Order: sequence, then structure tokens, then C-alpha cells
Amino acid sequence: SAHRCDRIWTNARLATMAAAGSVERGMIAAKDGRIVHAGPVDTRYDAPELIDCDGRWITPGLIDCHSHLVHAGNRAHEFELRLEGASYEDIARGGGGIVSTMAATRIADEDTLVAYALERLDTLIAEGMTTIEVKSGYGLSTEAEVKMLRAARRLGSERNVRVVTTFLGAHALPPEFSGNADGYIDLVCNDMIPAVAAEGLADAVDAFCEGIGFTPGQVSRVFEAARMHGLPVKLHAEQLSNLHGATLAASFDALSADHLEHLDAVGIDAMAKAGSVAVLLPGAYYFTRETQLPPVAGLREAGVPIALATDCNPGTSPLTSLLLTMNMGATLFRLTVEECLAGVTREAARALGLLGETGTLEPGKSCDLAIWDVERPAELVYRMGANPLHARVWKGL
Ligand SMILES: O=C(O)CC[C@@H]1NC(=O)NC1=O
Ligand SMILES: [Fe+3]
Repeated sequence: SAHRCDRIWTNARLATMAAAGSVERGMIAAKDGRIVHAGPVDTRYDAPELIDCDGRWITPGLIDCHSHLVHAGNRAHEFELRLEGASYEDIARGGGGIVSTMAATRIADEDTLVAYALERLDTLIAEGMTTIEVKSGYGLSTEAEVKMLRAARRLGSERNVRVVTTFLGAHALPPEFSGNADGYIDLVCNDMIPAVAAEGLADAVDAFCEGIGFTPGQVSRVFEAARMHGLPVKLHAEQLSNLHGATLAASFDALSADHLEHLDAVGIDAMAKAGSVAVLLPGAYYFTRETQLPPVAGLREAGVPIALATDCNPGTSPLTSLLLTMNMGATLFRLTVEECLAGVTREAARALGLLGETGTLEPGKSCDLAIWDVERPAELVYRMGANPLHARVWKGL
């Protein structure tokens, strides 16, 4: 008997990113926004709408699992300073960096923040992105952090895209708390997280564990507060030095630890045991001209899942292309094409706790697709600055 569904994409080549691997003569059938079949052409399925893909490749919709998409202002002037020799850390200690974006973000109202973010969101959507994680972290006061997360939530109603939000109040020390990091962490734990949780504004909690950020002790206080409010955690860890943030994150069963250029074998092992995803951010590595590569071979050997993301932010990664992110993942970090494609689909979904919902072409998942004008998926990683997207589908539409 025929399986009635809503839409069928046929005569396609599928990069399922799942057990089925690649399917040469494939089709996808969707019903009520979900995949009911993703595999070889199966004439038992029929639908009022049949889309002939002319042999094009279909991947899962792309996922950006680490972004600071909501923010005001930009840091082009600091870019010039760095060209004249200043380091990112010099600029941060001199009151620039994150704090200068904080000033611009505090004075922008919610509508303005939404408008600024939509321009960057549309650029990513044009490349077939269907899910994005958006962090706070430029408000650094309860009112401004709440404003940022409300703006982030609104992006999901202004566009056909899945938005998950992350509270990152422990991103930098605001000037009013200068010299009193522990006092600021009190505010983060006792005031911000309760306010954010009360309004359901965040799906996870993140922190910046770094010399110019917060100590492991301060981060664990933030994570304890997250746990008290039932929120999972993730962490900016080992970006510029090794404070053993990844090990701390793993001890809280973190969804992910991110950056990881200075991750060591102990941290790798802790992440493997906890099932935490390694989110690599080659845009920040490239833009800040770092030289310490993340331990990709060690992550592979230990079976730690590897994801890739833009880390879109005005200071260290003003990047709004997941395709270029994949090229950097291969060119700079030597990830394979398969690892790069998985890094912005299956493993990115895993880093957001969304692998049951999206990230692969499998029955039961949301029908989130990117349909490409390429002869082979490797072209999506190989080319720089091109966008071969033919069509994008989110929740079957
Ligand atoms: O410079 C900025 O605006 C954010 C930088 C970004 N945040 C973080 O914790 N590490 C980074 O590279
Ligand atoms: Fe980041």
C-alpha cells in the first residue's frame, strides 16, 4: 500500500550523515514537517508534490552551533590596531575587546539588536543554515543580558530557522566590577541566571574560561547555578592557554567544550568519557592568527565528536559563512571533508543536544535540507567564497 506523505524530493544524491552514508539514487519523503523516508527511491511513497532534484546533492540543513550573532557595533578599528601589532589580549586588557562591544550593545534597544542580527542571520540562511545557536555575553548586566536573549529568541520568529539560545553572562568583566570578578560572578549566579531561567530565555549556559576571562573556580560556580536551574552547560575552553577548562566542563557533563587549541590529553580523555563534543572554531584561530592547532589527532583517537562553527563575533571571528568555516576546518585544522560536513550537521546538532531533532537525513527527524548544485560534496569544503546552494528546506517547507 502506498505511504501518503506531503512532499517528495526525488532523483537526488543524499549525504545522509547517518548509517546510510551516501545514497546515489535517493529520495526524501516528508510528512507533517518530518522525514518519513531518506534513502533509495521507493515508489511506495507518493505525495501531491513531487520535486525532481535532477541529481543534485542533499545534505542535512547546516547548523551553526556556536555564534555571538546578536551584538551591536563592530571592531574594525581594533582590526587595524592588530595590523599595527597589538595582540587580542593587549586590546582586551586595555579596555577594548568584548567590553567595547558591551558598550554598544547596552545602548542598543531590542529591536535594534534584532535588526543588526537579522542581516548576519540572512547571510547564513542563504547558505542553507537551518539551526543556529546564539549566545548572550555583551550585555554583562542582568537587564542587558535579558535584552540580548529576548532579541535572540525573536530571531526564531522573524525567520524560518531554529534558534537555540545560550546565556554567556560570564563572558567578560564589565567596568563597574573591575577588580571584583568574584562579585560579578555573584551577580551572574544569584541574579542573572534566575532571571534568564524564569523567562525561559536560555537553553544552555556558557562561560569564558581564560586568563582574560574567568577562572575554573568562578566557572564552576556558574555551572553549579546552571545545574540548579536545570540548564545544560558548554564552555569556551583552552582558547589561549590551558586552564583545564575542558576537564571542568566534562565534570559537569557539558554538551561541548569550544575552541580547544590548548587542550591536553587529560582534557581529551575527560571529554571522551563525558561524551562532550569538541566544537572547533577555525574562524577565530584564523582571524587572531593563532599558531597553536587544536589536537585533532588526539580527539579522533579518543573518539571525541568534532563539530565546527563560525563563532560569529565582532572581535575574533566576524565570519558569517559555514561553507568557509568548513574550508578553514580542512585547510587549517586538516579535518577531512567527511569530518567537516559532519561538523556542521550531525556533530553540531549533538553539541546543542538536538541530535534527536535534526543534523542527519533519517526518518523521524525534522525535514531540514540543503540542496546543492555540486557534483560531489567535497566542493562544499573545497571552494572559498562560493555558495552553490540550490534550495533550502526547513521543517518540510
Ligand atoms: O572579542 C569578542 O568580542 C569575543 C571574543 C570571543 N569570546 C570569547 O570568549 N573568545 C572569543 O574569541
Ligand atoms: Fe565564542
